[in-house]
Amino acid sequence: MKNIKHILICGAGMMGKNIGYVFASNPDFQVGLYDLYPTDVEAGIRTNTKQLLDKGVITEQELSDRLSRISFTTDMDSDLVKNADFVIEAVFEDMKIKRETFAKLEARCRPDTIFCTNSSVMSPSEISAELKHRERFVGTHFWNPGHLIPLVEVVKSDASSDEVAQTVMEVLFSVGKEPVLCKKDVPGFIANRMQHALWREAISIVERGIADAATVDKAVKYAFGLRLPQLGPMENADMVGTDLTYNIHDYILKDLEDSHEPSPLLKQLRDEGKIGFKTGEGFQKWTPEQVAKSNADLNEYLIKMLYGK
Ligand SMILES: NC(=O)c1ccc[n+]([C@@H]2O[C@H](COP(=O)([O-])OP(=O)(O)OC[C@H]3O[C@@H](n4cnc5c(N)ncnc54)[C@H](O)[C@@H]3O)[C@@H](O)[C@H]2O)c1
Repeated sequence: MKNIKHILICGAGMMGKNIGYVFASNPDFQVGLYDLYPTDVEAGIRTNTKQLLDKGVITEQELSDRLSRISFTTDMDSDLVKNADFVIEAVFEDMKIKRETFAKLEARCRPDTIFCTNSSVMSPSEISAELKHRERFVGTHFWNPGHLIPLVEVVKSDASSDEVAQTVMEVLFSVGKEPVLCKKDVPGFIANRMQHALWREAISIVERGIADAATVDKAVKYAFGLRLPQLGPMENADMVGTDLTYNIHDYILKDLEDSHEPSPLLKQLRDEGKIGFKTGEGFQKWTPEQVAKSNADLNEYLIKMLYGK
């Protein structure tokens, strides 16, 4: 941790800019962003953090201070790359591009520079498979919006060292994140496995005609969704008792959705071009006003939950 000062974010898109903003919260860090294409990093960060500024979560001075610690380059041979102590890759979600990016980084960075990938779904073992120093590579899965959601899943590959994983956890903690260690490189890591187990059942409830989509969401929002930020499923199982949990599972699990394929309804919607907010219809119909409101309400809610503003 003490040797980490120069952070490099590779890929300055939506996630990269937000991750850069997060790292610049630590005054000990100098943050470089690298991208193939020129992009206005300051304008992007200012847009993404406007609500935080408007609500007084950060001041203009704090934002300017963070921005002053961030530099941008399109030059892979820049000192921002060569001097990096800690790299987070956030380029396109494409295995070939990610592997090529790390091969270029390995040719330019020190052998002990820590390498992290922000891939949402791709295996860190697979992304790092062709690197020489695989022990210094882990996944760091930030959640969108990256400047607000505290969780970062630190995912060990089949070759990551414990020491590197621990250092990455400490660095993330130092910039205000809540890192969790995923000890095995499995699809979906920790949180998406649970999230998509829930989505599979939710879609199945709609598909089986048990309830419509809006009702499914209401059942979540006004019941267990309310207590989830305070009470996770493992603590909840102990609270009600493992004996009761056993009895419930013994009765109900045989009826829950256990398909290993995406649902036919999901496929049908996709094939009909009903892909959700982007086309105005998915499981439900959406006007442009409803789409804008949903996006704005989410950030409002997160800021209230996290900062009380
Ligand atoms: N969008 C999300 O909700 C989300 C959440 C968590 C993780 N992620 C992951 O973060 C990564 C980035 O996602 P995003 O949503 O920011 O994408 P994005 O398209 O907004 O940004 C990707 C950036 O990478 C740049 N890029 C592409 N190829 C490059 C290369 N070879 N070298 C340097 N830069 C290159 C692009 O120019 C672009 O600016 C992906 O791996 C994605 O899975 C995304």
